[in-house]
Amino acid sequence: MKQTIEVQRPGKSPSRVVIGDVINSLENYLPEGKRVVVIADEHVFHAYRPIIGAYDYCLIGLGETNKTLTTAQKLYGELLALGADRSTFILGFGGGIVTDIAGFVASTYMRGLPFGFVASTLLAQVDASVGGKNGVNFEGYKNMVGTFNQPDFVLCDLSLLQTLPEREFRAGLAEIVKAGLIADPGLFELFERHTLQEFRTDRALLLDAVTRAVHVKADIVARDEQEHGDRRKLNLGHTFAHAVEKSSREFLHGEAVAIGLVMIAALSEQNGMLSPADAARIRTVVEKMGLPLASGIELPRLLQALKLDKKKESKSVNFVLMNGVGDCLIRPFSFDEIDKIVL
Ligand SMILES: NC(=O)c1ccc[n+]([C@@H]2O[C@H](COP(=O)([O-])OP(=O)(O)OC[C@H]3O[C@@H](n4cnc5c(N)ncnc54)[C@H](O)[C@@H]3O)[C@@H](O)[C@H]2O)c1
Ligand SMILES: O=C(O)C(=O)C[C@@H](O)[C@H](O)[C@H](O)COP(=O)(O)O
Ligand SMILES: [Zn+2]
Repeated sequence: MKQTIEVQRPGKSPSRVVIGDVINSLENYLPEGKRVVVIADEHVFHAYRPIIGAYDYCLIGLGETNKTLTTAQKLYGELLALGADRSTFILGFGGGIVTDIAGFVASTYMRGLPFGFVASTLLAQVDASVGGKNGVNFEGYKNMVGTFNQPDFVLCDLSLLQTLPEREFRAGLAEIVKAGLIADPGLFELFERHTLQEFRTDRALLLDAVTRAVHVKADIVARDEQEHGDRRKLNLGHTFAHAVEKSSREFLHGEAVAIGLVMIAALSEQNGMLSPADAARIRTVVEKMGLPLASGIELPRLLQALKLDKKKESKSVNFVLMNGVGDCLIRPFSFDEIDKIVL
Protein backbone atom coordinates (compact mmCIF):
# COMPACT_ATOMS: atom_id res chain seq x y z
CA MET A 1 0.00 0.00 0.00
CA LYS A 2 1.25 3.47 -0.80
CA GLN A 3 0.07 6.96 -1.51
CA THR A 4 1.71 9.89 -3.23
CA ILE A 5 1.46 13.55 -2.24
CA GLU A 6 2.67 15.98 -4.86
CA VAL A 7 4.40 19.20 -3.83
CA GLN A 8 4.32 21.81 -6.59
CA ARG A 9 7.68 23.26 -7.63
CA PRO A 10 7.86 26.52 -9.59
CA GLY A 11 8.95 25.76 -13.16
CA LYS A 12 9.43 22.03 -12.58
CA SER A 13 7.37 18.86 -12.33
CA PRO A 14 6.05 18.30 -8.79
CA SER A 15 8.22 16.80 -6.06
CA ARG A 16 6.59 13.48 -5.10
CA VAL A 17 6.35 12.28 -1.50
CA VAL A 18 5.53 8.57 -1.52
CA ILE A 19 4.34 7.16 1.80
CA GLY A 20 4.01 3.40 2.27
CA ASP A 21 5.77 0.13 1.44
CA VAL A 22 8.38 1.48 -0.93
CA ILE A 23 11.83 0.56 0.28
CA ASN A 24 11.82 -2.80 -1.50
CA SER A 25 11.10 -1.10 -4.80
CA LEU A 26 13.65 1.73 -4.42
CA GLU A 27 15.06 0.94 -7.91
CA ASN A 28 11.73 1.92 -9.48
CA TYR A 29 12.05 5.49 -8.18
CA LEU A 30 15.61 6.09 -9.34
CA PRO A 31 16.09 7.70 -12.75
CA GLU A 32 16.93 5.19 -15.46
CA GLY A 33 20.43 5.23 -16.80
CA LYS A 34 21.85 7.61 -14.19
CA ARG A 35 24.60 6.70 -11.81
CA VAL A 36 23.44 6.91 -8.18
CA VAL A 37 25.57 8.06 -5.23
CA VAL A 38 24.02 7.63 -1.79
CA ILE A 39 24.76 10.01 1.09
CA ALA A 40 24.04 8.49 4.50
CA ASP A 41 25.30 8.65 8.07
CA GLU A 42 27.24 5.89 9.80
CA HIS A 43 24.27 4.49 11.77
CA VAL A 44 21.96 4.33 8.80
CA PHE A 45 24.66 2.79 6.64
CA HIS A 46 25.19 -0.03 9.14
CA ALA A 47 21.45 -0.57 9.63
CA TYR A 48 20.68 -0.61 5.86
CA ARG A 49 23.98 -1.77 4.36
CA PRO A 50 22.43 -4.32 1.95
CA ILE A 51 20.41 -1.52 0.32
CA ILE A 52 22.94 1.34 0.45
CA GLY A 53 25.93 -0.86 -0.36
CA ALA A 54 24.43 -1.66 -3.77
CA TYR A 55 25.42 1.89 -4.88
CA ASP A 56 28.42 4.15 -4.56
CA TYR A 57 28.11 5.97 -1.25
CA CYS A 58 29.57 8.71 0.94
CA LEU A 59 29.14 8.71 4.72
CA ILE A 60 28.93 11.53 7.24
CA GLY A 61 29.35 11.53 11.03
CA LEU A 62 26.46 11.58 13.46
CA GLY A 63 24.67 14.53 14.97
CA GLU A 64 24.08 18.22 14.53
CA THR A 65 27.80 19.09 14.92
CA ASN A 66 28.42 17.37 11.57
CA LYS A 67 25.82 19.43 9.70
CA THR A 68 28.53 21.87 8.64
CA LEU A 69 30.36 23.35 5.67
CA THR A 70 33.31 21.16 6.63
CA THR A 71 31.20 18.05 6.06
CA ALA A 72 29.82 19.51 2.84
CA GLN A 73 33.37 20.14 1.67
CA LYS A 74 34.34 16.57 2.51
CA LEU A 75 31.38 15.35 0.45
CA TYR A 76 32.31 17.57 -2.53
CA GLY A 77 35.78 15.97 -2.43
CA GLU A 78 34.37 12.44 -2.28
CA LEU A 79 31.96 13.12 -5.14
CA LEU A 80 34.83 14.45 -7.20
CA ALA A 81 36.94 11.38 -6.40
CA LEU A 82 34.04 9.14 -7.43
CA GLY A 83 33.83 11.01 -10.74
CA ALA A 84 30.31 12.28 -10.00
CA ASP A 85 29.05 14.74 -12.62
CA ARG A 86 25.76 16.26 -13.75
CA SER A 87 24.59 12.86 -14.97
CA THR A 88 24.83 11.56 -11.38
CA PHE A 89 21.78 11.27 -9.12
CA ILE A 90 22.28 11.92 -5.39
CA LEU A 91 20.18 9.88 -2.98
CA GLY A 92 20.13 11.17 0.61
CA PHE A 93 19.24 8.19 2.81
CA GLY A 94 18.70 9.07 6.46
CA GLY A 95 17.25 11.48 8.97
CA GLY A 96 16.97 15.24 8.71
CA ILE A 97 20.68 15.84 9.14
CA VAL A 98 21.45 13.68 6.11
CA THR A 99 18.61 15.08 4.01
CA ASP A 100 19.51 18.71 4.86
CA ILE A 101 23.17 18.24 3.95
CA ALA A 102 22.66 15.87 1.01
CA GLY A 103 20.15 18.31 -0.50
CA PHE A 104 22.60 21.17 0.01
CA VAL A 105 25.54 19.31 -1.50
CA ALA A 106 23.45 18.06 -4.43
CA SER A 107 22.18 21.62 -5.03
CA THR A 108 25.63 23.19 -5.06
CA TYR A 109 28.08 20.57 -6.41
CA MET A 110 28.67 21.48 -10.08
CA ARG A 111 25.82 24.02 -9.59
CA GLY A 112 23.31 21.30 -8.98
CA LEU A 113 22.68 17.59 -9.49
CA PRO A 114 19.26 15.91 -9.38
CA PHE A 115 18.47 14.35 -6.03
CA GLY A 116 15.91 12.44 -3.99
CA PHE A 117 15.55 11.14 -0.45
CA VAL A 118 14.79 8.00 1.48
CA ALA A 119 13.61 9.53 4.79
CA SER A 120 14.49 7.11 7.57
CA THR A 121 13.48 8.98 10.75
CA LEU A 122 9.96 9.99 11.67
CA LEU A 123 11.09 13.60 11.76
CA ALA A 124 12.51 13.40 8.25
CA GLN A 125 9.39 11.67 6.92
CA VAL A 126 6.97 14.28 8.24
CA ASP A 127 9.07 17.39 7.84
CA ALA A 128 12.79 17.57 7.04
CA SER A 129 12.78 15.72 3.70
CA VAL A 130 9.79 17.63 2.35
CA GLY A 131 9.78 21.15 0.94
CA GLY A 132 13.31 21.81 -0.25
CA LYS A 133 14.95 23.65 2.66
CA ASN A 134 18.51 22.32 2.49
CA GLY A 135 21.50 23.57 4.38
CA VAL A 136 24.07 23.49 7.13
CA ASN A 137 24.69 25.17 10.46
CA PHE A 138 27.25 27.95 10.73
CA GLU A 139 29.05 29.10 13.87
CA GLY A 140 26.49 27.27 15.98
CA TYR A 141 23.51 28.98 14.35
CA LYS A 142 21.02 26.62 12.78
CA ASN A 143 20.69 26.28 9.02
CA MET A 144 22.47 29.58 8.33
CA VAL A 145 23.78 28.57 4.91
CA GLY A 146 21.57 26.76 2.45
CA THR A 147 19.29 26.62 -0.56
CA PHE A 148 15.63 26.19 -1.42
CA ASN A 149 15.55 23.28 -3.84
CA GLN A 150 13.06 20.43 -3.62
CA PRO A 151 14.01 16.79 -4.15
CA ASP A 152 12.55 14.93 -7.14
CA PHE A 153 11.07 12.42 -4.72
CA VAL A 154 10.89 11.52 -1.06
CA LEU A 155 10.25 7.92 0.01
CA CYS A 156 8.71 7.49 3.46
CA ASP A 157 8.51 3.82 4.40
CA LEU A 158 7.22 3.42 7.95
CA SER A 159 8.89 0.01 8.24
CA LEU A 160 12.25 1.85 8.45
CA LEU A 161 11.11 3.28 11.78
CA GLN A 162 11.25 -0.15 13.42
CA THR A 163 14.98 0.32 13.96
CA LEU A 164 14.63 3.95 15.10
CA PRO A 165 15.47 4.56 18.78
CA GLU A 166 12.47 5.54 20.93
CA ARG A 167 13.90 8.98 21.74
CA GLU A 168 14.25 9.81 18.03
CA PHE A 169 10.69 8.62 17.44
CA ARG A 170 9.37 10.98 20.12
CA ALA A 171 11.38 13.84 18.61
CA GLY A 172 9.62 13.22 15.29
CA LEU A 173 6.23 13.40 16.98
CA ALA A 174 6.99 17.00 18.00
CA GLU A 175 7.00 18.14 14.36
CA ILE A 176 3.68 16.32 13.79
CA VAL A 177 2.16 18.09 16.81
CA LYS A 178 3.49 21.33 15.26
CA ALA A 179 1.80 20.54 11.93
CA GLY A 180 -1.51 19.98 13.73
CA LEU A 181 -1.15 23.28 15.59
CA ILE A 182 -0.45 25.13 12.34
CA ALA A 183 -3.28 23.86 10.20
CA ASP A 184 -4.95 20.59 11.21
CA PRO A 185 -6.79 20.62 14.57
CA GLY A 186 -7.94 17.02 13.96
CA LEU A 187 -4.30 15.94 13.72
CA PHE A 188 -3.55 17.63 17.05
CA GLU A 189 -6.57 15.91 18.61
CA LEU A 190 -5.11 12.51 17.66
CA PHE A 191 -2.47 13.21 20.31
CA GLU A 192 -5.17 13.95 22.87
CA ARG A 193 -6.95 10.69 22.08
CA HIS A 194 -3.98 8.32 21.77
CA THR A 195 -0.98 7.35 23.85
CA LEU A 196 2.68 7.44 22.88
CA GLN A 197 2.65 3.65 22.88
CA GLU A 198 -0.25 3.61 20.40
CA PHE A 199 1.66 5.87 18.01
CA ARG A 200 4.62 3.54 18.29
CA THR A 201 2.69 0.33 17.66
CA ASP A 202 -0.47 1.16 15.68
CA ARG A 203 0.68 1.38 12.07
CA ALA A 204 -2.64 2.75 10.77
CA LEU A 205 -2.62 5.54 13.37
CA LEU A 206 0.97 6.49 12.57
CA LEU A 207 0.27 6.39 8.84
CA ASP A 208 -2.67 8.73 9.34
CA ALA A 209 -0.52 11.14 11.39
CA VAL A 210 2.42 11.06 8.94
CA THR A 211 0.18 11.58 5.91
CA ARG A 212 -1.67 14.49 7.49
CA ALA A 213 1.56 16.19 8.57
CA VAL A 214 2.99 15.86 5.04
CA HIS A 215 -0.24 17.33 3.63
CA VAL A 216 0.05 20.36 5.95
CA LYS A 217 3.62 20.97 4.80
CA ALA A 218 2.98 20.21 1.11
CA ASP A 219 0.04 22.63 0.96
CA ILE A 220 2.04 25.46 2.51
CA VAL A 221 5.19 24.86 0.43
CA ALA A 222 3.14 24.71 -2.78
CA ARG A 223 1.84 28.22 -1.99
CA ASP A 224 5.11 29.72 -0.79
CA GLU A 225 8.21 27.65 -1.55
CA GLN A 226 10.70 30.36 -0.67
CA GLU A 227 9.18 31.54 2.61
CA HIS A 228 7.97 35.01 1.72
CA GLY A 229 4.67 34.56 3.55
CA ASP A 230 2.74 31.55 4.79
CA ARG A 231 5.73 29.20 4.89
CA ARG A 232 6.95 31.13 7.92
CA LYS A 233 4.19 29.32 9.84
CA LEU A 234 6.13 26.04 9.46
CA ASN A 235 8.56 27.67 11.85
CA LEU A 236 6.05 27.55 14.71
CA GLY A 237 8.02 26.95 17.91
CA HIS A 238 11.35 27.20 16.07
CA THR A 239 12.36 30.71 17.09
CA PHE A 240 12.78 29.45 20.65
CA ALA A 241 13.80 25.93 19.50
CA HIS A 242 16.76 27.19 17.50
CA ALA A 243 17.83 29.37 20.43
CA VAL A 244 17.71 26.26 22.65
CA GLU A 245 19.79 24.31 20.13
CA LYS A 246 22.27 27.18 19.87
CA SER A 247 22.62 27.33 23.65
CA SER A 248 22.80 23.61 24.51
CA ARG A 249 23.71 20.31 22.88
CA GLU A 250 21.45 18.44 25.27
CA PHE A 251 18.36 18.43 23.07
CA LEU A 252 17.49 16.83 19.76
CA HIS A 253 15.87 19.15 17.23
CA GLY A 254 12.41 17.67 17.81
CA GLU A 255 12.84 18.02 21.58
CA ALA A 256 13.82 21.66 21.15
CA VAL A 257 10.72 22.13 18.97
CA ALA A 258 8.55 20.68 21.75
CA ILE A 259 10.05 23.17 24.22
CA GLY A 260 9.61 25.97 21.65
CA LEU A 261 5.95 25.08 21.18
CA VAL A 262 5.32 25.31 24.92
CA MET A 263 7.15 28.66 25.10
CA ILE A 264 5.33 30.16 22.13
CA ALA A 265 2.00 28.92 23.52
CA ALA A 266 2.79 30.78 26.76
CA LEU A 267 3.75 33.93 24.84
CA SER A 268 0.59 33.68 22.70
CA GLU A 269 -1.49 33.33 25.87
CA GLN A 270 0.22 36.37 27.43
CA ASN A 271 -0.57 38.37 24.29
CA GLY A 272 -4.25 37.59 24.77
CA MET A 273 -4.42 35.40 21.68
CA LEU A 274 -4.38 31.79 22.85
CA SER A 275 -6.85 30.79 25.54
CA PRO A 276 -5.36 29.41 28.79
CA ALA A 277 -7.29 26.19 28.06
CA ASP A 278 -5.61 25.73 24.65
CA ALA A 279 -2.18 26.55 26.08
CA ALA A 280 -2.79 23.84 28.70
CA ARG A 281 -3.83 21.36 25.97
CA ILE A 282 -0.51 21.94 24.22
CA ARG A 283 1.52 21.39 27.38
CA THR A 284 -0.47 18.23 28.12
CA VAL A 285 0.15 16.75 24.67
CA VAL A 286 3.88 17.56 24.74
CA GLU A 287 4.26 15.90 28.13
CA LYS A 288 2.12 12.92 27.14
CA MET A 289 4.34 12.24 24.11
CA GLY A 290 7.37 12.04 26.42
CA LEU A 291 8.83 15.32 25.22
CA PRO A 292 10.47 18.02 27.38
CA LEU A 293 8.41 21.02 28.47
CA ALA A 294 11.35 23.29 29.30
CA SER A 295 15.07 23.55 28.63
CA GLY A 296 16.31 24.86 31.97
CA ILE A 297 18.31 27.51 30.05
CA GLU A 298 17.98 31.06 31.41
CA LEU A 299 15.52 33.09 29.32
CA PRO A 300 17.88 36.09 28.71
CA ARG A 301 20.37 33.72 27.09
CA LEU A 302 17.70 32.33 24.76
CA LEU A 303 16.44 35.81 23.91
CA GLN A 304 19.97 36.90 23.05
CA ALA A 305 20.41 33.89 20.73
CA LEU A 306 17.09 34.33 18.97
CA LYS A 307 17.90 37.91 18.02
CA LEU A 308 20.29 36.41 15.45
CA ASP A 309 17.72 33.99 14.02
CA LYS A 310 17.18 33.94 10.24
CA LYS A 311 13.72 35.42 10.87
CA LYS A 312 15.37 38.61 12.07
CA GLU A 313 14.81 41.67 9.91
CA SER A 314 17.00 44.55 10.98
CA LYS A 315 16.01 45.07 14.65
CA SER A 316 12.98 42.78 14.86
CA VAL A 317 12.26 39.06 14.68
CA ASN A 318 9.16 37.45 13.20
CA PHE A 319 7.45 35.21 15.74
CA VAL A 320 4.76 32.70 14.81
CA LEU A 321 2.04 33.05 17.45
CA MET A 322 -1.10 30.98 17.98
CA ASN A 323 -4.71 32.16 18.06
CA GLY A 324 -5.91 28.64 18.70
CA VAL A 325 -5.22 25.04 17.74
CA GLY A 326 -4.81 25.04 13.93
CA ASP A 327 -4.69 28.83 13.66
CA CYS A 328 -1.48 30.85 13.81
CA LEU A 329 -0.19 34.17 12.58
CA ILE A 330 3.10 35.98 12.13
CA ARG A 331 3.88 39.01 14.22
CA PRO A 332 7.19 40.90 14.36
CA PHE A 333 8.70 41.59 17.81
CA SER A 334 11.16 44.48 18.04
CA PHE A 335 14.41 43.80 19.92
CA ASP A 336 13.04 46.05 22.71
CA GLU A 337 9.92 43.90 23.01
CA ILE A 338 12.04 40.74 22.95
CA ASP A 339 14.16 42.05 25.82
CA LYS A 340 10.98 42.51 27.88
CA ILE A 341 9.64 38.96 27.36
CA VAL A 342 9.03 37.17 30.66
CA LEU A 343 7.63 33.64 30.54
N1 LIG B 1 14.81 20.98 6.04
C1 LIG B 1 13.75 21.01 6.84
O1 LIG B 1 12.66 21.44 6.45
C2 LIG B 1 13.87 20.46 8.22
C3 LIG B 1 12.71 20.21 8.96
C4 LIG B 1 12.85 19.69 10.25
C5 LIG B 1 14.12 19.41 10.76
N2 LIG B 1 15.21 19.65 9.99
C6 LIG B 1 16.55 19.30 10.50
O2 LIG B 1 16.59 17.89 10.67
C7 LIG B 1 17.60 17.58 11.62
C8 LIG B 1 17.10 16.53 12.59
O3 LIG B 1 16.75 15.37 11.88
P1 LIG B 1 16.48 13.99 12.62
O4 LIG B 1 15.69 14.22 13.84
O5 LIG B 1 15.97 13.07 11.59
O6 LIG B 1 17.92 13.59 13.14
P2 LIG B 1 19.12 12.73 12.53
O7 LIG B 1 19.24 12.93 11.08
O8 LIG B 1 20.29 13.02 13.38
O9 LIG B 1 18.68 11.23 12.82
C9 LIG B 1 18.53 10.84 14.15
C10 LIG B 1 19.38 9.60 14.50
O10 LIG B 1 18.68 8.45 14.03
C11 LIG B 1 19.55 7.63 13.27
N3 LIG B 1 18.69 6.97 12.29
C12 LIG B 1 18.14 7.50 11.18
N4 LIG B 1 17.29 6.64 10.62
C13 LIG B 1 17.34 5.53 11.35
C14 LIG B 1 16.68 4.28 11.28
N5 LIG B 1 15.74 4.03 10.36
N6 LIG B 1 16.98 3.33 12.20
C15 LIG B 1 17.89 3.60 13.17
N7 LIG B 1 18.52 4.76 13.32
C16 LIG B 1 18.24 5.72 12.42
C17 LIG B 1 20.57 8.57 12.71
O11 LIG B 1 21.76 7.88 12.38
C18 LIG B 1 20.75 9.55 13.86
O12 LIG B 1 21.66 9.00 14.79
C19 LIG B 1 17.96 18.87 12.32
O13 LIG B 1 19.21 19.30 11.86
C20 LIG B 1 16.88 19.84 11.87
O14 LIG B 1 17.32 21.16 11.84
C21 LIG B 1 15.11 20.16 8.75
O1 LIG C 1 10.17 23.79 6.18
C1 LIG C 1 10.11 24.82 6.86
O2 LIG C 1 9.89 25.92 6.36
C2 LIG C 1 10.31 24.74 8.32
O3 LIG C 1 10.41 25.76 8.96
C3 LIG C 1 10.37 23.40 8.94
C4 LIG C 1 11.15 23.32 10.24
O4 LIG C 1 10.63 22.21 10.96
C5 LIG C 1 12.63 23.06 10.06
O5 LIG C 1 13.25 22.80 11.30
C6 LIG C 1 13.41 24.07 9.25
O6 LIG C 1 14.69 23.59 8.95
C7 LIG C 1 13.58 25.35 9.98
O7 LIG C 1 13.88 26.30 9.02
P1 LIG C 1 14.79 27.55 9.28
O8 LIG C 1 14.66 28.33 8.01
O9 LIG C 1 14.25 28.28 10.46
O10 LIG C 1 16.16 27.05 9.51
ZN1 LIG D 1 11.94 21.70 12.64
